[in-house]
Amino acid sequence: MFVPAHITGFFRIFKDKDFLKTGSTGAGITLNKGVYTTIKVGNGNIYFNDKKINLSPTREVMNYFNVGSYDVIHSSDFPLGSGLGTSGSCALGTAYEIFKTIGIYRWSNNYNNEPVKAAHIAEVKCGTGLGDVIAQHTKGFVIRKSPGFPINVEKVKVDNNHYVVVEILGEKETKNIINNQQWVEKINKTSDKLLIKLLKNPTLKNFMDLSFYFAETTGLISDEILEICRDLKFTVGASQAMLGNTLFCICKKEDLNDVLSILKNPIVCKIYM
Ligand SMILES: Nc1ncnc2c1ncn2[C@@H]1O[C@H](COP(=O)(O)OP(=O)(O)O)[C@@H](O)[C@H]1O
Ligand SMILES: CC(C)(COP(=O)(O)O)[C@@H](O)C(=O)O
Repeated sequence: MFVPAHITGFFRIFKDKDFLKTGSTGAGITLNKGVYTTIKVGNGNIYFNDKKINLSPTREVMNYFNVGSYDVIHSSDFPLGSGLGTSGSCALGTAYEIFKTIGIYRWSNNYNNEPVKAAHIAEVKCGTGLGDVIAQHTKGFVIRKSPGFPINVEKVKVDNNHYVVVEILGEKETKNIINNQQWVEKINKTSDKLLIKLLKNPTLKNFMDLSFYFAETTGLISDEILEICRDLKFTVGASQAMLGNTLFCICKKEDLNDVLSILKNPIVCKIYM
C-alpha cells in the first residue's frame, strides 16, 4: 500500500478529549513520493527502510487492531522527522494493510473510514500529527475546514504541470511543537484568518503566499530556509514544510532548472492526486 507524503503549509491546532475531534485545520499538498507499507505474519516487529525500529504511530495502529502477530515493513522515500507526514504515511499504510488482511468482517457493523480513524488516533496519541492522515486519505491540494472527524475538506482542482521541489535540511520532532502551549498559541493566533483567505481564493499561489506568511510570522521558519525562499521568488512560491526543517517550492516546468541550480540536494516531486 502506497500512502503519499503530505506537506502542510499552514495549520491551526484543535485539542479535544476525544481523539477523533482533535486535529487541525489548514492546507497542504500530497506528493507522488511517500511510504510503501506491507505486512506479513511475524512477531510484531516494525521495519523502516530495512531498520527494525519501534515507530510509535505504527505500533499504536497495530494495538488498535489488536494484531500482534504481524510484522510491518515500511519503505519510505523520505526520512522520519522531515515535516513530510512520513509518520502519517506509516500509520495510514499500516491501518489499510491490516484492515485488508484481517478483512472487514470484524468491523462490518461499524465500518466507516475505520483505517483512517485508526491512523488519525495513532498520530494524535503519539503527537506526530494532527491533520496529515486526513489529507493523505483525501490526496491532492487539500484544504481542511474542520479538525478530525467527521471529515470536512475541500479538494482543490490543480493542473498537472506544477513541480514540488523539496530540500530536507535536518530533522524536527513534531511533538516538541504541538505539545508546547506557547507554540500552540502562536500558531493559532497566526493562522486564525488564513483558512478563510485561502477558501476565498483557493489557488496554489495564494496557498504558498499564506504558507510563507505563516512560517515567517510564527517564527517557525529557519533563517537558512528564509534565505533560500527569497532566492526562489520567481516561482509559484517557497516556504518551510510544517513541521520540519525542510524547504518546499512549487514551480512551473519552465522554472524547474533554475530552481535546481539554487538548491543543493533537491528532490523533485509532483502533486499526487
Ligand atoms: N529511529 C527511530 N526509532 C523509533 N522512532 C523514531 C526513530 N526516528 C524517528 N522516530 C519517530 O518518528 C516519528 C516522526 O514523526 P514526526 O516528528 O511527526 O515526523 P514526520 O514529519 O516525518 O511525520 C516521531 O515519533 C519520532 O520519535
Ligand atoms: C503540521 C502537522 C501538525 C505535523 O506534520 P508533520 O510534521 O509532517 O507530521 C500536521 O499533522 C498537520 O496537522 O497539518
